[in-house]
Amino acid sequence: MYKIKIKTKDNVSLPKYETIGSAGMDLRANIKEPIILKPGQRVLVSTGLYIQLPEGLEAQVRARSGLAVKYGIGLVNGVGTIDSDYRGEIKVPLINWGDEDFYINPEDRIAQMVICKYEKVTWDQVEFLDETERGSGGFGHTGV
Ligand SMILES: O=c1ccn([C@H]2C[C@H](O)[C@@H](COP(=O)(O)OP(=O)(O)OP(=O)(O)O)O2)c(=O)[nH]1
Repeated sequence: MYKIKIKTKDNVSLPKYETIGSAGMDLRANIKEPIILKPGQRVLVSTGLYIQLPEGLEAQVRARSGLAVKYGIGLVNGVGTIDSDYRGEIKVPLINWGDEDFYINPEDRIAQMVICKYEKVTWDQVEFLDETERGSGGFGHTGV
């Protein structure tokens, strides 16, 4: 298990269950006043969290399915990548795909973050790639 350094703004406390043996954690809005997100609007929300990942690990910021299904709230960038050399505050770019105003209140859980391993590779430029049965078929070429 990795031990990952995490720094918080003064007003942010980490619940214990989120810090021990965790695959990630919910991300909360570190805001003083509620934010109203109108349909179609987007906003970059602070979390008050800063992490130091060892090389080989990344953090992925993902939407919460409950907010997505109930209110149409998603991440503008699909999945956010927190690089291992990033030392800034983790922020969440939310978008309201729904058709009603959405209220973000201080400390609301707005997204979730998971820690993932990634591989380092070298790119080997070639003329041809190995053939496969699928070939270049994709994007639904096998039907519905
Ligand atoms: O949802 C996100 C996505 C990114 N970041 C931070 C951490 C990440 O390491 C940094 C840069 O993100 P990314 O590489 O996706 O941004 P970019 O648009 O490619 O900018 P850059 O040129 O800074 O890499 O921004 C967040 O806080 N939340």
